[in-house]
Amino acid sequence: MAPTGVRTDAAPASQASSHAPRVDAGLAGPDLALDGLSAAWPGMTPTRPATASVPGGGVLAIVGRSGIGKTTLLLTLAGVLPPAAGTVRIGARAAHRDLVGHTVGMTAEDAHIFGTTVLENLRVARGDVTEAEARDALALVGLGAWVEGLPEGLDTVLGTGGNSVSGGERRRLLLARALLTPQPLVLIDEPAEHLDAAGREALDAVLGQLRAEGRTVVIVTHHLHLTDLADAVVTLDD
Ligand SMILES: Nc1ncnc2c1ncn2[C@@H]1O[C@H](COP(=O)(O)OP(=O)(O)OP(=O)(O)O)[C@@H](O)[C@H]1O
Repeated sequence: MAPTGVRTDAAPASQASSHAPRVDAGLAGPDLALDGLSAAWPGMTPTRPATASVPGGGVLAIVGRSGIGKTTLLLTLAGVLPPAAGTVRIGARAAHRDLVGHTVGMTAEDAHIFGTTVLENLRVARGDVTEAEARDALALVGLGAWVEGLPEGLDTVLGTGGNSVSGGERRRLLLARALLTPQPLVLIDEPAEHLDAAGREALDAVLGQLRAEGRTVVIVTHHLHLTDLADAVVTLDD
């Protein structure tokens, strides 16, 4: 791919959500700092160095055109890929794959909706998600009426008969899953894909909830208008 440039800007914090957030101080997120961070798969031209930071509880957005290296940078923040150059610090620690699972939770762009029940699909995030928590999360992402309309509610098996899931419903389910992850640093790849205007409100509500819980959030998107949801922005360009 072509060499990439990076620009970082401050952006206003998101507007308060219309939903009443449930505050959970136990999920307080770490400070996140990128210092000259560049990312690459083997054989890929590294992204240009990015320097940006958000304090614990902040939202960092990574934006840029398709194929520029946003997901690659996200995987480097997660510690799944080592930096091509520079550093990323999560609180006092360098990013490392060992942090995934207890500090870092990631919802991938192509995360799968399984051919099992709605509830089990949400328990991918955390095995002990209760029915009440599942209903709250589904309501927040705008799927409250949808799940109530399914033949067996939370126990409906998805992907069978008339219970197939549209692109927008899939994205909202993934947002609900992101909300239910137990980690204080939440990475979400392309959270707005397939979302209509109401879906964008759902995304605002999810980020509002994660903020209220004090979690640190990173979103990756090629929808440049989503930068207004962030406290800091890394813009990858050519
Ligand atoms: N597993 C992989 N191994 C090697 N190269 C990869 C791998 N995954 C992606 N790439 C390459 O890395 C480059 C950047 O891909 P990446 O997915 O990070 O871009 P992106 O900006 O997130 O794109 P999009 O917005 O389309 O999701 C691309 O050239 C892609 O082909």
